[in-house]
Amino acid sequence: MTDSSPPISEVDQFRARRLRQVMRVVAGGLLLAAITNLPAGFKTTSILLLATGTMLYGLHRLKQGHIDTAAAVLLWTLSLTLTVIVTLNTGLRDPAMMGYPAILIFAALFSRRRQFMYLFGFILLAATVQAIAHIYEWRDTAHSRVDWTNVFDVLIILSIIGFAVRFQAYDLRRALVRLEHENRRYRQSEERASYLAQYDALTGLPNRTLCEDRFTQMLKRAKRSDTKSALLFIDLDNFKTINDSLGHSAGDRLLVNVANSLNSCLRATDTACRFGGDEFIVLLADLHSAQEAETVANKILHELGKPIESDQHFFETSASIGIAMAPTDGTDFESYCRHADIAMYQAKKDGKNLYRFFDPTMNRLSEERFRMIGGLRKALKDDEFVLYYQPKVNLQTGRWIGAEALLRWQHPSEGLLSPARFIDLAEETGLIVGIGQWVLKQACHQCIEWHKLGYRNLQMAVNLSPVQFTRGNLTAEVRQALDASGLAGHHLELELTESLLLRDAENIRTQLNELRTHGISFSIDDFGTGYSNLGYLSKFQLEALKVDQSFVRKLLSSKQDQDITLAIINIAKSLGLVTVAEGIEDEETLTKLKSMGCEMGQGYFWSKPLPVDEFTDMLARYAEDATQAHQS
Ligand SMILES: Nc1nc2c(ncn2[C@@H]2O[C@H](COP(=O)(O)O[C@H]3[C@@H](O)[C@H](n4cnc5c(=O)[nH]c(N)nc54)O[C@@H]3COP(=O)(O)O)[C@@H](O)[C@H]2O)c(=O)[nH]1
Repeated sequence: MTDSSPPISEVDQFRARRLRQVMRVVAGGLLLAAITNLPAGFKTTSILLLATGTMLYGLHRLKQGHIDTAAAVLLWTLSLTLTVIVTLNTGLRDPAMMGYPAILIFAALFSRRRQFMYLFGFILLAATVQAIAHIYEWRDTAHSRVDWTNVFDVLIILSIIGFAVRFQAYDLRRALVRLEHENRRYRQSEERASYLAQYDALTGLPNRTLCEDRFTQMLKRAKRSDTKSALLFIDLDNFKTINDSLGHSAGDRLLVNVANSLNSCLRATDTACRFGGDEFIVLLADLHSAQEAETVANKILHELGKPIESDQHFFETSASIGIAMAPTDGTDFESYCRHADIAMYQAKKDGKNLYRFFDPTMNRLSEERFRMIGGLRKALKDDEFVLYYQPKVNLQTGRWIGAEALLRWQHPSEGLLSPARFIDLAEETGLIVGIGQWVLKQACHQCIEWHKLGYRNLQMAVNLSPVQFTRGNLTAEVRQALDASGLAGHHLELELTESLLLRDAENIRTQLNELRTHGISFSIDDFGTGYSNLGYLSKFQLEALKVDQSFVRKLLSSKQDQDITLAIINIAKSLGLVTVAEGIEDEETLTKLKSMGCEMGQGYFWSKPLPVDEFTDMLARYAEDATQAHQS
């Protein structure tokens, strides 16, 4: 007999509960039978009392958690008692024989398979022995004749009952096990859901919801104890670059690291929370002065500034922190967060890797941001954007082979704004998708206009933001722009950022391949300024690398920038790509670049970006000059 360890599963708990009820009823029944059998004789009563005692022992074992032992006690006690009573009474014809099917039902419900088979065998054997005792007249059979047909009938009935119940019980048990499994899974997902409702899955830090709750509690405690508290809004300075260039897993590791570093700077009464993305909030309780918050902010900046190792690479990060002090800098969680966020923006503006306390005058900065966002929406609706064009030149022949479309905002009150003033905000808010769509349409349309004027091979280059790949439906938008203007795809070049190709490479590659089927070409803008990863250059089919103007500008004065430029030209050559130098402003730089093997260029040397009419005039003048030069 194998004994189970104390019940664990729900199915076993259910079995134990039912077994206890059955054993109690059986024990009561046996006791009652012992009393009623007293007049019939002492022997039967003693047997029934002994069985009652054994049943109580079984109940005791069950209480200790030994379900299988208790089941065995129940079943064997009943089987043996019944067999003895049947033998003492009239044998096979005794009414007590009816107890065997009941025992088989109990066995099917409460015992394991092997136990059931033993018991079933024992009952068949007991019935057979009783039958033989009748047939061979080992006992007085005057009133009950039995032949082999009766014996087989009894055995068949017992077998049918036994197995039918066993199968039913087996199915029931399986259904219960499945149900229990489902229940467990449901409970686990419920627990996970309630965990995720309060904690961040990646870092394990309290999330925004729990943060708000803790903040509210902290304010109440501070009010009672007349102390100060602080809400620190922390934003990593270069998370996007690390995430884009080293991949999302490195980004995730960085966030976990930040979470650990924050916790290491805090006391038990303080809380570090993840607000979302690379934003964290720290709640400092029981402060006596703003200086204490300053000390913690310094500690955090120091801790986060330590280099982090990932896949045998070290990378460094830093953070900007905005601090809102309670009870002065807000009224509720929302306003404290907003004010700490504004202070954090100020820290970024002042050079990053800094902390700044909220100051009501900073509100103006945030209002300015809101005004800009509203202005950008209106600009798109009211057609306030314009495109300027800058020529792209073949350095060897001097021919103008194309134009780069550069966005400007004709602001109603502030005049012409450069993209540096609004592109970041447009990307942050996703407005760049609509703006980019407008740029594509406009640039394609303008290119075809110039083709119509006779500049048939002119190519148009358009800058794309990574956001257009992730938030918009870029391939459809480009197709629309080409279809609407009638421009052939091979006249369109899309300028991509380095960081784009380091993102979700597969998704980007699919979109680029789709665009390539229309004949569109691609170049990498500002090459050399990001995490220039040569791996992606061969992974994506590209046509050109644009050397960033920061290298070109110092080409003649800095040996290092000259070396970098030469390296980029050589990399491009070895990969079969064209090199375009940006920001050429003088003849010396042009000559140097030509001697280094750079094929194309752009810059003030030829022209600043111009509005469409001026660019068209320039094209005409350039064409005239070119014809005259050809004739002479
Ligand atoms: N997603 C989009 N981004 C765009 C779009 N239009 C522009 N931009 C991005 O803004 C960045 C700044 O553009 P801009 O102020 O127009 O500056 C360009 C040129 O004016 C400037 N340039 C060119 N030659 C010279 C030079 O000789 N000297 C000098 N000091 N500056 C020069 O360089 C910028 C060239 O841009 P790019 O070739 O793209 O690097 C710009 O970098 C774009 O990323 C847009 O429609 N969508």
